[in-house]
Amino acid sequence: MPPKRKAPAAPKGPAKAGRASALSTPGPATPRSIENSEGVSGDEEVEVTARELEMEAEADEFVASWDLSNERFQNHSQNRHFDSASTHFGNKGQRDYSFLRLRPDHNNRPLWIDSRKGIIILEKFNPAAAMAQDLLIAIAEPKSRPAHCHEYQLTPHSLYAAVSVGLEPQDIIGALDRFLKTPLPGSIREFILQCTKNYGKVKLVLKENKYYVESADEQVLQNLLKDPVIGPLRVHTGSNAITTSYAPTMGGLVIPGTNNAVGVQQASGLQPGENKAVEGAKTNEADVYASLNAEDDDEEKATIHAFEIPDSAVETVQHRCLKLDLPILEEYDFRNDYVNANLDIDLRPNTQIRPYQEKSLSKMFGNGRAKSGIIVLPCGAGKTLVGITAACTIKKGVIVLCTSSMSVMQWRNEFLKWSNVAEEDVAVFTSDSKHKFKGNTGIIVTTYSMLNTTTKRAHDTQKMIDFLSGREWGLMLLDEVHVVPADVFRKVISTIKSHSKLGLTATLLREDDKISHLNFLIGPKLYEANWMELSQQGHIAKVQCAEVWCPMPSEFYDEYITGRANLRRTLSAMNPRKFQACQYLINYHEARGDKVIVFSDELYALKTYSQKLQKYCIYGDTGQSERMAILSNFQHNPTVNTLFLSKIGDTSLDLPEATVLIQISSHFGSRRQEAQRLGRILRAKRRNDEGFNAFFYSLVSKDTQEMFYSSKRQAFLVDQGYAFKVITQLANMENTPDLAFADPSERRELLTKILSDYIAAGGEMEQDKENDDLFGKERRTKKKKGVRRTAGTLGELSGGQDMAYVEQNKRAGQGGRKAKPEQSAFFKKLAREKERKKLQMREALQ
Ligand SMILES: Nc1ncnc2c1ncn2[C@@H]1O[C@H](COP(=O)(O)OP(=O)(O)OP(=O)(O)O)[C@@H](O)[C@H]1O
Repeated sequence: MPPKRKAPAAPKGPAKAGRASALSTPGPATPRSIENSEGVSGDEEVEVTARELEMEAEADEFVASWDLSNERFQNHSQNRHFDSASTHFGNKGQRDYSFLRLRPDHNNRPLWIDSRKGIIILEKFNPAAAMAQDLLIAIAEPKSRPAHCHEYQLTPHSLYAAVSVGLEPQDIIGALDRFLKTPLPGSIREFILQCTKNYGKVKLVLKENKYYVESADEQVLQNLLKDPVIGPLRVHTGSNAITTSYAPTMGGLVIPGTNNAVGVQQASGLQPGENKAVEGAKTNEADVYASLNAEDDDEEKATIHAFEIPDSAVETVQHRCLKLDLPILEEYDFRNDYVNANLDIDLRPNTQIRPYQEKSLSKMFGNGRAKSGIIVLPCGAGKTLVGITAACTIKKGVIVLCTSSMSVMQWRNEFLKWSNVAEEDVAVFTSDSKHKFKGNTGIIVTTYSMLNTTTKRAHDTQKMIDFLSGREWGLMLLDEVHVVPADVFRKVISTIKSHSKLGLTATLLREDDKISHLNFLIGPKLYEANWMELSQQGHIAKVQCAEVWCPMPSEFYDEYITGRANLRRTLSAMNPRKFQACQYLINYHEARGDKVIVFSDELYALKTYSQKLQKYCIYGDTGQSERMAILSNFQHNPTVNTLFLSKIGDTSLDLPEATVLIQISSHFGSRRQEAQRLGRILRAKRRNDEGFNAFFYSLVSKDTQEMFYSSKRQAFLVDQGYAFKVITQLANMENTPDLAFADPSERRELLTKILSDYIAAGGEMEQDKENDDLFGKERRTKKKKGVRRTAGTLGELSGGQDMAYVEQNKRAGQGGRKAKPEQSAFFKKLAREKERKKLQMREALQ
């Protein structure tokens, strides 16, 4: 039975006072994830299997990383009491949480905690939920945020991020304890203290172009100075004192586009008149609010101790501090940087940034300095403006790194649109354009690949890179930060010297294990917005998601069962019932006045569908001017309402007219691709129209691998609170006029054509060579036949292969073409074998 996704049912109300027995706590009182992650069978488990395996692994890691586990389990077993129900929860009662005592006023408190895994469940319907949510976003990783219950996890990284935005361990413990329905378990308290003990203790600050290692704790610095590596690196400035060599500038900073000094509202999330929770919890919440916001004041009063280190020693000190378990946080005191030229840039007077954009920036500038880190906002929520506002706050040289030449142009245009920066101060560095800005400082927008070329560079490219690496930048903006491999970052970061780094992304997820690298290479996650909240507030569109099951006619299914993987993919996409569903949905939505984008990774299907339905289509080989013309028609011509797109439109495509998305073929189980494709309709212009909904249909051939991948792909969006409805039958589809492949003979004809095209293509249907750079330089216009071999990983199969990897593979392929090695006897034999099989198939068909 294929997985079926839906949002959890509405809670039946909080548990009664007393023991938190799993039996006595219906709905949210029995956290779904806790039960499931431990193997409770049934429908629920089937629904979230992939997610749960992931959580299980994380939980194991969490427990494994914990050296207090023995004590924890001892406490647990001492306090545990078994009753007749305990045995129902298996594993010697380890799933029985009844040993946690509920507080008498637990109804007023919105949080449950799993003392063994650090998983926190938030009751979204609780009056105090908004306050608790702000705390959780600051201290824990959001795992799943459907409508009624949210799931977070405490991890060392999330606690690191909490400390980096100024929270003290005792603030975290105190606030968490106040929101919990049960007293804070000792194990969690220990874990928080353990993880936060050293984070944020040491900072690296650049002031008046000198690097200082800074700490509020004198003893920590004294210990560092005794270290055989760091000690000798200290720059002696006459006296040996390490007490305040300067007064840090705090507070009073106003982020452009807002009326507030940063930090004033940063952790509150409170809107005027918003319900401040139930009576009983009021005082406590006020304290929490105060403690979350008190960071600026506290820091202002603290005495800062610092010693200077030379520029050349920065990396050594960073590395050594990490080894000493004292990760060093990077902060840029830009208001006291008198060495680097100021950039004349401000937001245009009519620009008003949105509350969540302000909130994310207040995390970055919370203490009047720029902290490096990552901001996560949904697709279409305005990450570009967040980056631009950060640049307008720092007002120093900015370097922006994007994933494609299209994004480069978009970033430049957005800088000019939202800010008053002079046109000549924003330069672009791509393979086509290598301009510098005119003045002392400015903005350079470029791509990761421009800075990461390993082959010999052209003279002007090398000159430009020398220019970029020869100066200090105030801010490095890293767009789509999740797609870039760690080694590319290392290369970029070591080439370009920048005082602060801001990573921007919508989907901080990778199917490989590299996501944690970003924390150390860029900085902690500073803020992550909630997709559902933004859509309820009208900042992004509300979307109805549906998975449409399309049965395969038996003759297609016979071929599917016996066919090889490539043929199966093509047959799944070319399933005539899927074609009919697509035709029906296009007709239906065009008649409603919608504009429809149809996505297909399978190029053969893309071309066949668009030709048969007589719609425009854009893929890698479509010429630049043709692309622009088609897109312009789609936007402005009322007769062009549907556009077929290959994966090149996954990102970088800003078409606010599009309101419906149909996906006929996709990249295996890539959660990122699913979210990015959804992002194309989240920015729908009509999103604030009364009762407006955008539609996202994923057409899936029934009983094929597409069904497995489909549920995997949806996992991220389901965690953001999207519900995928399964449609097994489209009402009245048979009545569609001119429904394609309605006749069995037409379907047989289609199958014969697919099979013969497949054989003619040597068992390898043509793939779109270009990735998601819709407007990039025209590349590979020649049709390339044959198999392209690249190193494969498990991550690729599960969607982990990203654009940056593909670019690398492409280069590897190009390198191979230059010096084509002579074919060995083995490959000659393989080719002969292949030829023989082809002939056999042809004969079988005749
Ligand atoms: N504060 C704001 N006021 C008005 N419009 C805004 C604001 N912030 C963003 N927008 C608009 O929202 C749209 C989406 O912004 P943007 O392209 O930066 O999104 P994004 O988060 O980068 O999306 P993606 O991840 O899909 O690239 C743009 O048209 C932008 O002009």
